[in-house]
Amino acid sequence: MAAVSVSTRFLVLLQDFSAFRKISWRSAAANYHRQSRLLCHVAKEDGSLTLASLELGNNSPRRSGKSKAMKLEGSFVRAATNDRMKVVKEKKPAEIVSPLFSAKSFEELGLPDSLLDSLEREGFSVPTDVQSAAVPAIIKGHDAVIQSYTGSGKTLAYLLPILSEIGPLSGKAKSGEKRAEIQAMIVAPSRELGMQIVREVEKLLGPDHRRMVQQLVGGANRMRQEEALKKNKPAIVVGTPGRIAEISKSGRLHTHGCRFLVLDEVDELLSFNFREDIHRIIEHVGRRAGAGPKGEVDERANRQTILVSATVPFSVIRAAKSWSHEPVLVQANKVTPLDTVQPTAPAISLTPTTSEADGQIQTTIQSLPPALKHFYCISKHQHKVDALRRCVHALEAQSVIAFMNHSKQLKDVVYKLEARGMSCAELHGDLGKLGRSTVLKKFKNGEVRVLVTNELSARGLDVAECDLVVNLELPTDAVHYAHRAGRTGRLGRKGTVVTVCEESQVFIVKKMEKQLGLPFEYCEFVDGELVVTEEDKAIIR
Ligand SMILES: Nc1ncnc2c1ncn2[C@@H]1O[C@H](COP(=O)(O)OP(=O)(O)OP(=O)(O)O)[C@@H](O)[C@H]1O
Repeated sequence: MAAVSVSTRFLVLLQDFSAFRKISWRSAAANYHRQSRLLCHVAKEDGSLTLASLELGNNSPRRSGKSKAMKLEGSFVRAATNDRMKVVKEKKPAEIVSPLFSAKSFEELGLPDSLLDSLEREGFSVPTDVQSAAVPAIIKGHDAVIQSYTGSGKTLAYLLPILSEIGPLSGKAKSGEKRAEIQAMIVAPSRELGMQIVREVEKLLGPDHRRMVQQLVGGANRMRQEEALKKNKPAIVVGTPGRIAEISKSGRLHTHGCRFLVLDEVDELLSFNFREDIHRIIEHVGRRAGAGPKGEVDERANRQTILVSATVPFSVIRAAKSWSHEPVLVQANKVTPLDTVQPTAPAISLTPTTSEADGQIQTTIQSLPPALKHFYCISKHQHKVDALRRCVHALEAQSVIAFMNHSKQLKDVVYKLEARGMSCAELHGDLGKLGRSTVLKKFKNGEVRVLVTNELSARGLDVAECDLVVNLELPTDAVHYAHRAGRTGRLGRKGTVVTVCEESQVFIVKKMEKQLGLPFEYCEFVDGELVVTEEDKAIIR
């Protein structure tokens, strides 16, 4: 009897998942959270049912011995033949398979009532792990480095404590009070990510207070942005480093009184391309010239600095130590003072053991959503687009991001796919702002099935429905692989990553596989299905 009721609950849970796209997916996520707690509770009662037993845990494919059958779990069903495994895909929408929601509620995080109302209105019912760890730490006034895997909700992890301190939802602004200068600045490496963050802030602020946030991204009309700054006096600005630095130099951006500075995708922002602009931002935001007792420049910034990324190399830790005051490291559900992190700490090797690269690789492992499956296949250069097309059909993927390294080749791929009747579009930096946002909109609403793009889309892009990422060309390293891969499997959903490489590149794939500590299954596309074979045989053939 108990078994029947447990499986009935499990079916209800699955039905909720299948209806995921039709109803609000956020309320489904909350439902999932509640029901997974219920299932855990049931498990404790009869001692037999666990999330893992329901295949809701980490579904990473595991490799068995060379001659033995390889086992794939989750949405892939195996059907053995003599020397190869046939993998038949079940038709299901992207499901949440990996629990990443916290045991705490938003109420327990110390957020003001109006912000809680906003969260409820927007359908955010339960915080994710990283949110429940980061929010109280930042509200307490800590500077923070937030590191958690792609799609785990890092944006709200820093937005919620900011909105609980400044602006209309904080409950701290007195009516009729003259609005001060900008109080929070959020910097992101691309226009798309900047705009995405603006939309997240606008959603929480609601229609009456949308003007409290202003975007300062490149590619848009600068004069108009400057006018909006003057007219609306926003409390929060979100922008790209170049445009922020440009307006700051013109004297039209008053950020000396800024209380929060966020660098989202901080490891990218520390790269050579952005160095000068970021330096200016760090030097000006939240620092009042002449604030010292003798009129000298204030030594310590009067702001909270929050650095965020799925990949945190040692250079970020060094930067955090020099820019911040007693910073903490927030990882998933854990908060550690940055200074106390030991070189040999198993969770994250922040202090390089043999080389700085080690520290980077350690964090890369934690940057990947646990529910992702990783495959690779071999193709001659001239047949890669065909491999992509067959891969999309075999997995019946509905929302696909295909990555290449150079924007010039994207058009060619788009032509070839279109010629075969597949709806696709290219997205790269050479397109104008309008062109880029139109393509993204079409991809998000399902008009475009395959988005062919370059590194521009590897970071931050949040399309919940994306169920497949294909590397048509190899990423430069494991960190880039992780960010590309993270465009699928968002917020604990299922996702598949297929890397199409040439035979001479297999050793690079193997190296990334080793660095990431994850199995990449060798696969082929046969009779409209994804087939996993033993790679040694395939390569020798
Ligand atoms: N508590 C929550 N409940 C439901 N949905 C959430 C919650 N928190 C965030 N989300 C949604 O999850 C998605 C992923 O969040 P977000 O983009 O912040 O992830 P991320 O960790 O910053 O990823 P990346 O590293 O790729 O930038 C977004 O669509 C966001 O609105």
